[in-house]
Amino acid sequence: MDVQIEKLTKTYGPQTAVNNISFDVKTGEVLGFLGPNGAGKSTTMKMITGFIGIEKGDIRIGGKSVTDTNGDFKQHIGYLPENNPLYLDMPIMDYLEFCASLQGVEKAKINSRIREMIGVCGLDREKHKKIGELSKGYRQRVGLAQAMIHDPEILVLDEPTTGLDPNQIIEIRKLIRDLGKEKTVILSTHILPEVEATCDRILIINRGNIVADGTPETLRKQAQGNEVLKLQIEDGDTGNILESLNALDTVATAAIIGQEENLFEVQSMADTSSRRKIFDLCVEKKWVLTQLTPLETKLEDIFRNLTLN
Ligand SMILES: Nc1ncnc2c1ncn2[C@@H]1O[C@H](COP(=O)(O)OP(=O)(O)OP(=O)(O)O)[C@@H](O)[C@H]1O
Repeated sequence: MDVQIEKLTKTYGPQTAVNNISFDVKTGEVLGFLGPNGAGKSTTMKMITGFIGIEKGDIRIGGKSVTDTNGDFKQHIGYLPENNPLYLDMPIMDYLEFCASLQGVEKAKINSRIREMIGVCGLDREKHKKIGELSKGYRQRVGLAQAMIHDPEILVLDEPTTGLDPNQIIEIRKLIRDLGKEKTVILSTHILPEVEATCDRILIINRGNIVADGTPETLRKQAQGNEVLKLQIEDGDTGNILESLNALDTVATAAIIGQEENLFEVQSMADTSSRRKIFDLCVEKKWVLTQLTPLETKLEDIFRNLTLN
């Protein structure tokens, strides 16, 4: 089920938390929502899930404006809110049963759904405890279980892996990827490797504005511009190698970055690649090319450049 966000705005007093943003998320897509603290991620997620009202703009769920649906759209959405508010006095099983009936799961299916979620979220060992007796990571697992209990078509997860141990992080990321094949998933996170591990697409938001939208690969390409290669060439004189590299017609600059190990960094001219020419040069000169690595701009650098203002 597709989600379309159209010119969405939310202000708190004099502050614009979300500023006229538009984007679509399609079925079978996992969208990672990134941004520094206070950027507007949770506010946007709260509007998508109907947790807070829309001030300006519109949200379409499966093509229908949420303002036309009397709140019916909420049955299609599973939501893990930030801070994961839970009823601490309730036993896990009762809480999940309560969530399932609130979400309209058929009575006959409630027990099997609960069992499934207990398994998927790794809650088996703790399932007879009250929520208030659980550690932080287990409370997060209960939050995830309640978000998925009604098998919604759209999942909105605000920092889903917060507080989880490394084993569970890997399992939950895999689960999100699997769910994302058939469902529409929007997740926010501050963990950049998480985005690469789980998301098809990244949206970076800063001060309420979208500052980047694309796959990790496209964002890298946009930020990177020209090809940059790290080389190690053995069996040749460092000065000679540098001169020959600089003489290649695709090379903009070549520099020595490790004199003793014969390490070089080569930047190519715009829209060209020097890889093949470097390889041919080494063959011609009988030099041994022991390393040729494209240097990618890190997602961290892209994020910092776009959000440091
Ligand atoms: N109920 C509220 N009343 C007043 N201001 C609010 C309210 N909720 C959010 N804000 C403000 O709106 C801005 C966006 O907040 P939001 O929680 O959406 O950010 P976020 O991107 O989720 O941040 P974080 O990564 O820290 O969770 C912040 O400046 C915040 O202080």
